[in-house]
Amino acid sequence: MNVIRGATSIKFNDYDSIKKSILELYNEILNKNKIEKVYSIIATVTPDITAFNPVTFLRKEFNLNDVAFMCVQEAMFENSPKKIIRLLINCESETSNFIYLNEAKKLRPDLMGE
Ligand SMILES: C=C(O[C@@H]1C=C(C(=O)O)C=C[C@H]1O)C(=O)O
Repeated sequence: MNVIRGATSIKFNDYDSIKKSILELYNEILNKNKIEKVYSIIATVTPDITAFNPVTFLRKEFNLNDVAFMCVQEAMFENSPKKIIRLLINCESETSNFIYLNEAKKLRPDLMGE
């Protein structure tokens, strides 16, 4: 059992932006890891993401019908970045490479070699 984290940002709170960002993030997680089986995925969205549920795209586009999903709202604090989607994936994988894309790169500068 392994756990993989990821996060990305959306440009606009609309269907196309959410779809583009979540699919880009999950594809990159797949590319940078050796996932054999996914058990569950928890997604969080910042409160400004309301146009569409990103886990719906994941379930449909990657045929994840046997995966236990949750999508919850992220707690917000002073200076919390906006328009962020986060993923936490419980899976069988030889690797646990965390993937941060777009504005979400700023969340973990330690992972970006900064
Ligand atoms: C830094 C992040 O954002 C927040 C802080 C986290 C952390 O310090 O590990 C994890 C999730 C978020 O509450 C992140 O998503 O990685």
